[in-house]
Amino acid sequence: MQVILQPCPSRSCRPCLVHAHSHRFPRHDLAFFLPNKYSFRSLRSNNVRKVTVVLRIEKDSAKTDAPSENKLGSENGSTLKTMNGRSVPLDSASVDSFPGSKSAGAVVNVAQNGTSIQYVADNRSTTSIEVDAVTEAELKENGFRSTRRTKLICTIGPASCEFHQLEALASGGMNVARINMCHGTREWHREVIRNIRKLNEERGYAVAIMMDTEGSEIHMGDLGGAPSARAEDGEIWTFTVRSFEGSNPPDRTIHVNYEGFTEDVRVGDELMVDGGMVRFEVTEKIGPDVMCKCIDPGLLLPRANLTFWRDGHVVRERNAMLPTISSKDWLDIDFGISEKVDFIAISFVKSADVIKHLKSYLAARSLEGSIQVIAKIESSDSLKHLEDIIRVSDGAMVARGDLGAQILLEQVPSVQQEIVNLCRQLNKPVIVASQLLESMIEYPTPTRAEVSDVSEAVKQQADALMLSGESAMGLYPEKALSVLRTASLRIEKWKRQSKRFQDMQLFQISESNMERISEEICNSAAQMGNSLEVDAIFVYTRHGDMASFLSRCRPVCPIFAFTPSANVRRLLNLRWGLIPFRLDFTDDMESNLNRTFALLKARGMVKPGDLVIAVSDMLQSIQVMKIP
Ligand SMILES: Nc1ncnc2c1ncn2[C@@H]1O[C@H](COP(=O)(O)OP(=O)(O)O)[C@@H](O)[C@H]1O
Ligand SMILES: C=C(OP(=O)(O)O)C(=O)O
Ligand SMILES: [K+]
Ligand SMILES: [Mg+2]
Repeated sequence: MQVILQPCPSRSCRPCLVHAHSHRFPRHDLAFFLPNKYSFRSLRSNNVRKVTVVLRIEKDSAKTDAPSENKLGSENGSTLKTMNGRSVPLDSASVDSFPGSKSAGAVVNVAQNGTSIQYVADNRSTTSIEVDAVTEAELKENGFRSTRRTKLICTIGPASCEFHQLEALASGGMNVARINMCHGTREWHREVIRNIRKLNEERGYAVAIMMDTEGSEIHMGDLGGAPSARAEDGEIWTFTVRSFEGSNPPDRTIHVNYEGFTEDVRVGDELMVDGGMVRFEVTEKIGPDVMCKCIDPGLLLPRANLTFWRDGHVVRERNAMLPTISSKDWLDIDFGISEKVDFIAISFVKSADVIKHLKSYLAARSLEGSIQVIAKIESSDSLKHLEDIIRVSDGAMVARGDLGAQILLEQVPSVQQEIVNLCRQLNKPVIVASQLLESMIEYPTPTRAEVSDVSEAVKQQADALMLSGESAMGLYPEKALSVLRTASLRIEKWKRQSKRFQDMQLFQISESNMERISEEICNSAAQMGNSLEVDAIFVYTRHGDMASFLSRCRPVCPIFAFTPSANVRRLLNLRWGLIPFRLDFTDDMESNLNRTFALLKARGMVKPGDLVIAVSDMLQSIQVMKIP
């Protein structure tokens, strides 16, 4: 691999920052030049093995278009000019693999005598601290007050599945990647999961993986492989339960996956595709075929969802009897377990029982806690049992796409707010999903209304926002993510500056005494943090419980969550305001704190004088301290 170093073209970077380019990094990789050590540290490539460093030596401007290139080793006496004017002689060629390559904070030392380049890898088990490269860069550049609190999820599809596309999303702030088992083969999903794991291992990210089940609501077939089909006003289409077994269905014929469809539907019913993107009226039933007249023309997409409405209500008779987790879903869940996904999102949850069932299935495999179950609130049934469902789940998703097809559209915003508030009360992470930036599937800029919708979810302090088609199959996945990121940052900052953090009265949720102590410590720590205006709250957490209590309080400052578990670190990535670090710590808080301060100071992530509050689930205390 080749890395080209050049002074950072961005004025916002510190003088010691250089940008490294290479064919393996399609975009910029930040490298920190450490002038006193004549070394650089790549922020992204924690797992670089063989490196040939190519220097672009520039006179004094960072903007030279065609800088000269010197290959290390081939030309003795090359120098790297840092932006603060120092010249460093270099003439070594390559770097061998180094032990502990998984460690973050690998340092490439470029010896001043020009004879060697060597990696100095941090000792992972005892002295290293792992945080993702984007967060680290953000902390260094902007200080921790301005780190993003709202987490971002991208659905991965054909527009985002390649390694370099996933990497671009990770560096653009993707905290969780979602794979939707409605689409694609298991092999396809396996490849995506492996690419994300590779990204995490090689580049130091902690992108969590969420697998979303298909569920067994009614949907259309796959249009015989066509990407879409257009239905025009007045056209008669046939919806049928006949199977076409690999052959293409005739023109204007759509397969429906639900056996009971022809029996349940009645002449005069309204058939809604994708929550109303296209609408038909049922005109006639002939055996397995239902003839329908198009009354709202539009584009039909493969496997689009179908709902049918009668007298202003969605009809749920037999489809309510379909199992929430179908036999295909169970196979997908087994696949998710074997691929060690972090979250399983269950579509069309109707009651708490199905979540309990899945959780006991996971528990029997000793996976409870390490795979978290997210209940998707997207059916009118789920609203009737909302609190019960959320109580037994590890989190919830406001899945507005299907929800908007099952309840009146104008009810969706208030239902969203209620679910977000309820999840916060019950200390469960909540995701706002679907159509946040729908127009960006086709256009490079969002509509004003979409930005307002995103901002509203951020104001509600949802834990996470999710992209669907925008990142899965749209033309501008990275731009859409960047809109989410910048809009979140802007609204969060505005809310802090205008002190609009309305204090929701949180009721006590802990059941055991021990838990109650933790909850109270976190409530008090968050409150103290706000009134003392501390720079950050540090939490040392083995299972993430203390960290989630803190996140629930939505404090003004960010929360640094230190955990020895890589799995917990990924899970915490879904929670509002948490910056998860992987760190091995002991029961001795004094030494944990000193070590953390030293490690963070060395990496420029905190500075002496920063005021922090520290809590842990070992000491059950609150400490307020200035970083020495
Ligand atoms: N794994 C995949 N393979 C192919 N296409 C996908 C995949 N995931 C998502 N898509 C495309 O992106 C669109 C939006 O994704 P999503 O919202 O997750 O699905 P849906 O539209 O079925 O609810 C899908 O309709 C589909 O066209
Ligand atoms: C997120 C949703 O589910 P899916 O994309 O799987 O239909 C939704 O319906 O909003
Ligand atoms: K799904
Ligand atoms: Mg849905």
